[in-house]
Amino acid sequence: MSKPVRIAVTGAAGQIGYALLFRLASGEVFGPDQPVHLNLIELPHAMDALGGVVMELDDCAFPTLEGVTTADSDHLEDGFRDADYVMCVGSVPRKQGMERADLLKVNGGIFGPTGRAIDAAAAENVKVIVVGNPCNTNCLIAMSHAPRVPRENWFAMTRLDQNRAKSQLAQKAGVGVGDVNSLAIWGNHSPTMYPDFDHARIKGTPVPQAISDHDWLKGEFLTTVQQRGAAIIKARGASSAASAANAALDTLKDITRPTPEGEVFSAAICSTGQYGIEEGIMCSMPLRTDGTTWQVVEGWEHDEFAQAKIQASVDELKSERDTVRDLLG
Ligand SMILES: NC(=O)C1=CN([C@@H]2O[C@H](COP(=O)(O)OP(=O)(O)OC[C@H]3O[C@@H](n4cnc5c(N)ncnc54)[C@H](O)[C@@H]3O)[C@@H](O)[C@H]2O)C=CC1
Ligand SMILES: O=C([O-])CC(=O)C(=O)O
Repeated sequence: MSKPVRIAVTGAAGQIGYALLFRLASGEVFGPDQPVHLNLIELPHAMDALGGVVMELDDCAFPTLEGVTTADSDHLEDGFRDADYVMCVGSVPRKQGMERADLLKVNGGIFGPTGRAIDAAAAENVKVIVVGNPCNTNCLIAMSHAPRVPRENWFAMTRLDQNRAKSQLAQKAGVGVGDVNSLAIWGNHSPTMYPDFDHARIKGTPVPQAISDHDWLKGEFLTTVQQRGAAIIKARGASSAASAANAALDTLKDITRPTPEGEVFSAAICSTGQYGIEEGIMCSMPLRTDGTTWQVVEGWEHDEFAQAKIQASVDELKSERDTVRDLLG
């Protein structure tokens, strides 16, 4: 057996954590021959609950789970020690009537200490996926406190939005979700995000040709995807957890496996000015990887409608960044 891959998860006893850890431990992401070690981090008062989750992990007897380490958030460096991957889930979810940006004041403060501890203790080539909202700007805060960790190693999760958009397009076109490819999310994980239907394909055909109802594409489709998180909170009384955990696992797979031909994946990455997007903000874009190094897919052209939507989301990211200036390292 090879050396275990070490994955740290914050907020491990929460809703998303409970839907995430068992699949991570099962070998789903790194395969049946790759042992994994989980470093689980929680607030001090949630450590008993986390103990229960660890008992359940034991009781699954996963052959791929080499071990579990726990740490409370007063000992973050112990939690992130030698982690190859960090999944930052720990933070407060919004309630009905709130926007994700309303969480900046509540959650933003978590991510400075998180970044510093990752910088101090994680493995040399650690990759970090931020899930806790507002995830783009939380990721920016953590990254700014971790100068040792290359900027290319930071991702904020927009894969759930990609999955939601694919599913809506598949249902509208009456095809399987696997027939929809190349669907990218641009911008912020917020109601301004832009699911790029122009460059998506259904069975190889550009979506605007495969779906003739362009009013739906520019209207109901966009708002359904942009407001899906709020719709789930309204219906469930709690924010999406199983689908969020699924998307977090998809993101780990996206960044560690070569992207299939004709496909892209979405995550917010630190802009270096691609598509004229301001350098230094965490902006979702279409990505491809060989499993080691990722690139932004270049050369997509946007009409005025798409350009305005993307710009609005970029402007929102800039304004979130300005709001948290005093939290940046
Ligand atoms: N990016 C995305 O697509 C999505 C993001 N989210 C976000 O994920 C976050 C977590 O959601 P849930 O698991 O449903 O919430 P939850 O409240 O069920 O669990 C969060 C857990 O984090 C822990 N926690 C809080 N502060 C912490 C800290 N400083 N260190 C370690 N642990 C800490 C809490 O004790 C709790 O157990 C929320 O911010 C939510 O808005 C949720 C769905 C999708
Ligand atoms: O909407 C929320 O607050 C949770 C979330 O990010 C999502 O479901 O996309």
